[in-house]
Amino acid sequence: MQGFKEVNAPTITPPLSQPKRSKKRHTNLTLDKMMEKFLQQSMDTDEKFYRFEEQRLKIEDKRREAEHARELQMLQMLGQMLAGISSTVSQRSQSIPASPPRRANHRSYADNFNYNAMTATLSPPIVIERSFSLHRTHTLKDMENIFQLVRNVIPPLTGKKHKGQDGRIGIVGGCREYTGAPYFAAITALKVGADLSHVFCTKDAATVIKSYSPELIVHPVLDSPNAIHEVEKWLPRLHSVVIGPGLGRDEVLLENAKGIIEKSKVKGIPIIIDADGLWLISQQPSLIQGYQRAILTPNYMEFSRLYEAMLRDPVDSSDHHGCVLRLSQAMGNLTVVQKGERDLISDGEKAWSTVVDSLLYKDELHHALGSLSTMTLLTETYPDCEDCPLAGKNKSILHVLFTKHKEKAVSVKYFCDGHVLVCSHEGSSRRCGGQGDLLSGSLGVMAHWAFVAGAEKTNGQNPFLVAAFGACSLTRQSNHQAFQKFGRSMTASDMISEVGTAFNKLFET
Ligand SMILES: NC(=O)C1=CN([C@@H]2O[C@H](COP(=O)(O)OP(=O)(O)OC[C@H]3O[C@@H](n4cnc5c(N)ncnc54)[C@H](O)[C@@H]3O)[C@@H](O)[C@H]2O)[C@@H](O)CC1
Ligand SMILES: Nc1ncnc2c1ncn2[C@@H]1O[C@H](COP(=O)(O)OP(=O)(O)OP(=O)(O)O)[C@@H](O)[C@H]1O
Repeated sequence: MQGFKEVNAPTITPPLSQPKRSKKRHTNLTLDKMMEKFLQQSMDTDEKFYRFEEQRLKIEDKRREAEHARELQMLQMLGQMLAGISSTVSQRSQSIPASPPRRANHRSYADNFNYNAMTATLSPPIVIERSFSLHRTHTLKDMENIFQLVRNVIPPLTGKKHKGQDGRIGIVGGCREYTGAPYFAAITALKVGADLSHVFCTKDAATVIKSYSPELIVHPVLDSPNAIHEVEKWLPRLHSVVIGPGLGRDEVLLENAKGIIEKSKVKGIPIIIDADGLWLISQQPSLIQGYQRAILTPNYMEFSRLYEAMLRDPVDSSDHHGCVLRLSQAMGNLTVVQKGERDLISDGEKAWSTVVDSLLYKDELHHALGSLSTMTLLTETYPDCEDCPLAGKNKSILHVLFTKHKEKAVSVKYFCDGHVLVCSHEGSSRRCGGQGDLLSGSLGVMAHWAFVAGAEKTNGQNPFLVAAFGACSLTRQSNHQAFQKFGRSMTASDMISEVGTAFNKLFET
């Protein structure tokens, strides 16, 4: 697991165990010793945690490999069975007229088997439909379709616009400790194409952030007594707000962030919540629950915290898709982007399959599919997902629906409890801090673009899903390009330099 590399890295001998001491510090030996002891203990605890994490990850990797091998084996079995059926059926039904040609928009595991010979000879038809989410990863064509939706929402560059029209984004975060995170998010928003990028941070952080970049508008208000009001004044001029990069966990700052979220909700502004903003949400989920103009972008730790807070259960590491879906549903169908080796994106919506894959006889199909333990067979007709008695009850997102057509025929529909978009665009194995800030900054802009573009441009898809896919792929492409140049020494700043070319490569061609 690439994402854990920094956790697993061998512990560098900590300089803290042999601190350089000044003469003055010698005068206070007891305090010094206590400090050393305390630091040593805290390092030991850290080390234990990382060792435990490492073991846990190894076990998880092994389990995944075994699961994958089991699935492959089952599919091979299914293939063999269907090949057997195919030859029997062809012999039996030579006199039956050919069925009409089938659509084959999507590749599925079924494509590995030679259905064509048999489908040409069968009637009446048994139709297998399968869900988009059946894929472990999307096909190139599926990915291209989503990319096209992202392209659709990008506003054209014309000479007719005035400054600000293509996006005025606010970043709420930045304190004494963390000045990089809000900078990364805000500058990325500009590089993606926003016209103006505001940072609302503490007084301490403001001068530092300003010195990184004259392009950013920096408001040193987040720790002022009337912080909420100071930010509220700006809200009517903002198209979206990103809450959390470098916010920290100081109670006063979190309380102010809470007030800003509440004011933004009243104004209907799209809100992206990341980093310590997610910490706040895991303490008070009702703050954002049900506000469907919000997008949450948790990393592994943030996701676990939120999931446990909402579902009172640990994350089920054998069902990542299901977990993302359940968290989104529990939050009231907010868009959730779970960042990781593959970014999983969901708004908790239920989805049906639409693609016809093949035609088979009922009995043989029952027999063949019965060997796949992850599938559930229904023999009744259920017109839609809401009516299906299994929806929501089964932990697996995959079900199979049989619908009787005629005496010997059934249609078979695969469907899932919900729709999970997967962004597995190539990135790199480098996991330097700040990558998530690039994602939240670019999402701030894209959420605004997709939101104002309208349903026609997103083909009826939730605009925030389209925006999230766009921002994830852009972040990963920037990561990929920077890694090509700098390898292990790549940092978030190197990724920012790549945002422009990455954007062109993905969306302007
Ligand atoms: N230059 C900067 O100013 C930066 C500031 N940052 C800010 O730092 C603050 C704290 O963020 P953190 O992400 O450290 O806080 P968290 O408390 O969420 O993360 C805790 C720890 O979890 C570990 N972790 C992350 N992914 C993991 C995984 N997949 N498996 C196991 N462990 C994992 C991390 O190493 C981290 O030390 C936020 O405000 C954030 O915005 C970061 O954005 C990084 C850059
Ligand atoms: N293992 C991985 N392989 C490939 N890409 C990854 C991996 N983990 C994360 N990413 C990519 O990096 C981006 C940022 O995710 P990450 O988990 O680093 O966020 P984060 O921890 O919140 O970042 P930050 O350091 O800014 O707080 C994600 O959009 C994802 O595309």
